[in-house]
Amino acid sequence: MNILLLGYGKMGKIIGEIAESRGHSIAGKINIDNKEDLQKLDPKDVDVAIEFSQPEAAFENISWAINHGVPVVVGTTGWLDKKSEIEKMTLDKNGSFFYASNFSIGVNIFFKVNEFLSKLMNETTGYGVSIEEIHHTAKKDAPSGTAITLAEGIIKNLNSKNTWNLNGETPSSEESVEITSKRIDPAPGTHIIRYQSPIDDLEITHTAHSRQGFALGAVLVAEWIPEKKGVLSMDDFLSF
Ligand SMILES: NC(=O)c1ccc[n+]([C@@H]2O[C@H](COP(=O)([O-])OP(=O)(O)OC[C@H]3O[C@@H](n4cnc5c(N)ncnc54)[C@H](O)[C@@H]3O)[C@@H](O)[C@H]2O)c1
Ligand SMILES: O=C(O)C1=N[C@H](C(=O)O)CCC1
Repeated sequence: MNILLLGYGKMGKIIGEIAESRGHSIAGKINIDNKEDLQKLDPKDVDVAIEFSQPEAAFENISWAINHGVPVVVGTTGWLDKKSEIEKMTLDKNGSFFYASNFSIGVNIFFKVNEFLSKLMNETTGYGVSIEEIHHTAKKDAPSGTAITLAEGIIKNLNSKNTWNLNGETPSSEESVEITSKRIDPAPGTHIIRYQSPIDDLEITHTAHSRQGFALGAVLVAEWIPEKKGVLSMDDFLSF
């Protein structure tokens, strides 16, 4: 396949290496300093675009792909206020748009464990729940997209919670899941869910040791997406 890399930073480079090692060609590498090149590209030369750029750039890049009939796999976080607009555009144009806050298979298992655990916690009282995420200091957004997905998983399943808050900011209330974001190098991504009570604590953790798992997941989805249409997610891709 010919894969266009929208964003060629830490993630784009690893994705490019993995894609080439799996026999794919790179149709283009778009970064902040050559972003005009995107308008010169012939979309017919692109089978799929993989978008790992920056929160401010994601909407324009994804729109380009959808408007030119190119399936797009998106890992950029911190732009979700515009996601519903992209979803509408996808449906209007009969396009293919895939977003995941985290492409690692391990994290997607962790998402399911988080949902199961929060369901179980309805059976008892006295526990507070919180999320801690730790990433490298170059990360532009907080909380991480993964922490937001984890909070949404808790809110969906734990009857006592209906919102989340970051680092003690409002809305902080009994109904809110507290998220703490820490920026410490070189952390590629650590997420901890804690249920704490005066009697005992329960804790589950996912620790990424490198960016390899995120990048491989994105390439696997790019190999899968060409046959698919619509607004897609890890629930469509994974069989669990
Ligand atoms: N979903 C996941 O599994 C996952 C995993 C890791 C990182 N991420 C996210 O992916 C994004 C990129 O992460 P990174 O570590 O590679 O960041 P990075 O800062 O290393 O790279 C981002 C790149 O985007 C480029 N860029 C800026 N404006 C652009 C534009 N208009 N068009 C194209 N490229 C542009 C920059 O030049 C830079 O090279 C972040 O939002 C991060 O949170 C997601
Ligand atoms: O390095 C990053 O930035 C990461 N971003 C994603 C997030 O915000 O959850 C996934 C983990 C790494």
